[in-house]
Amino acid sequence: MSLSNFMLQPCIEVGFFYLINHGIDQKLMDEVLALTKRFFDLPTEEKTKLIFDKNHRGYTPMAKEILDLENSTEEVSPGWRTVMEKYYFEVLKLGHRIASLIALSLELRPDYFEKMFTVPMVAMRPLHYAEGKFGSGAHSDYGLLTFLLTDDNSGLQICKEKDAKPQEWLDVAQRKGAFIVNLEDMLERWTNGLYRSTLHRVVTKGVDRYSVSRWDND
Ligand SMILES: O=C(O)CCC(=O)C(=O)O
Ligand SMILES: [Fe+2]
Repeated sequence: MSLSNFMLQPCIEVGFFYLINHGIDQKLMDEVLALTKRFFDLPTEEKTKLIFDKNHRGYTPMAKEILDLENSTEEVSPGWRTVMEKYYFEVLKLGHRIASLIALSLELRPDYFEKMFTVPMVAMRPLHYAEGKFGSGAHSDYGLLTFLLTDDNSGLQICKEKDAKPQEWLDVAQRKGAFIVNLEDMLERWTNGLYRSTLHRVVTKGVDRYSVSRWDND
């Protein structure tokens, strides 16, 4: 079975899949998570120097928006820009490859979605869920694809049938080295609901948890 056929079932049934053998170095993934943790461990006044700007880029104290790759954070977190930018561009490349597999799985040309990427809007979000305090409420993501890198702590849950009563929430186990990829609302619309953008949330489990999500909101 070809890789693109292999993707069909998870895309239709759940909208989430693990991505392994993706070619991104484990060392780089580990560095990204370590820098994320190091950043969030900084005193609040250091992080507040990078408070989010009008484009919602920068540090957000309470679970709102994103950290900025444009504003250098080199002085507060050594190696930040080099590692994060490398990671950003590698995952960007991966995003194009997965988008072309998705096109193939829909029996479209592999470059079918490329014309939609002329003005990409991509957000990379290092996230910190604090012990016993903050999770993320139920939501689906609104763009195209998310690539999620998490530390060893689980917490992500998905709900395959959002209208079911009661809702059933399934834990998504973390797999070392794998990305958790999920399809977003725009892709659900582009496929007339064939592919799923699944409701998900993060529950806190009494430990700090760090993850880095990267959205293609093209
Ligand atoms: O941190 C996670 O496991 C999920 C993050 C997420 O849902 C998001 O960034 O949209
Ligand atoms: Fe999400």
